[in-house]
Amino acid sequence: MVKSRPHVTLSAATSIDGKIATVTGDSKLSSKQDSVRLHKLRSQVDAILVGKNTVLVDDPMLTVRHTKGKNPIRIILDSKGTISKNSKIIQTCNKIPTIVAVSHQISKSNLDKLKKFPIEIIMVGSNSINIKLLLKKLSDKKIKSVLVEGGGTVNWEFIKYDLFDELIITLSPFLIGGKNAVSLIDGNGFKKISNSPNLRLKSIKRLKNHLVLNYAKV
Ligand SMILES: NC(=O)C1=CN([C@@H]2O[C@H](COP(=O)(O)OP(=O)(O)OC[C@H]3O[C@@H](n4cnc5c(N)ncnc54)[C@H](OP(=O)(O)O)[C@@H]3O)[C@@H](O)[C@H]2O)C=CC1
Ligand SMILES: Nc1nc(O)c(N)c(N[C@@H]2O[C@H](COP(=O)(O)O)[C@@H](O)[C@H]2O)n1
Repeated sequence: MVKSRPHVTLSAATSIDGKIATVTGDSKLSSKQDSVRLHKLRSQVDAILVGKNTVLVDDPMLTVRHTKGKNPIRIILDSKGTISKNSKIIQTCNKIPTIVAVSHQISKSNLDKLKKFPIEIIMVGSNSINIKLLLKKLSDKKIKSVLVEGGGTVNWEFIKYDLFDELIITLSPFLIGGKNAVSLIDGNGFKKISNSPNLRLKSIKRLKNHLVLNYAKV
């Protein structure tokens, strides 16, 4: 029987005050050692998923470079299909399998533009992307594990709909502050602590001044 969704791990590096980027979008919080750890983790999953803003601000590669190993499939949540053709993701999509998830609100012209690239387009959801349905479709494609690498808006969606299994956070030795700086979890947030998922601390790894915290959902 095909599982209804892949194993989902949320991953991020935060400052001590829970920010994942400064107000200007500077997000380099991991150390070299932590990046090697992250890339090992990337090499062990079938797919990495990020939101549109992360692509816009970071212009990431989402590949395995700091260790040997296979590149996972890259998945971008981009309801309106606005990803830039100059982004590294699109520039390298002929070499690294890439999925752009869009919703039915995408315009015909944006859809036609996307179709020119060697990417897979998955349309799920009427307004925003229906993550539950997307995960079901990924499962049907034999994608068994997904590493969600942010940002704060996407993290909230996975937590709000209880669509994750694990959380791996690097607590980095920085204080960022700023009401408008992106937090690990943005969106509306829960109203009560009792609404929060219960988490069990599985391990703590110290990498000099960084702490890697691994939680499993109970
Ligand atoms: N330190 C770290 O570990 C990390 C830091 N970052 C930082 O986070 C920041 C970006 O985070 P943030 O601004 O919150 O944006 P996100 O990267 O979370 O992207 C959010 C956007 O994704 C699109 N989207 C489509 N479908 C969904 C859905 N179902 N749920 C949620 N989003 C959806 C939406 O745009 P649309 O409606 O147009 O589709 C939405 O506005 C950057 O500054 C980046 O540097 C990011 C990752 C890790
Ligand atoms: N774990 C972690 N630590 C940080 O310090 C980060 N800034 C991130 N960001 C995530 O990794 C993406 C960059 O990937 P590439 O190096 O370009 O392959 C970035 O877009 C975030 O998703 N993560």
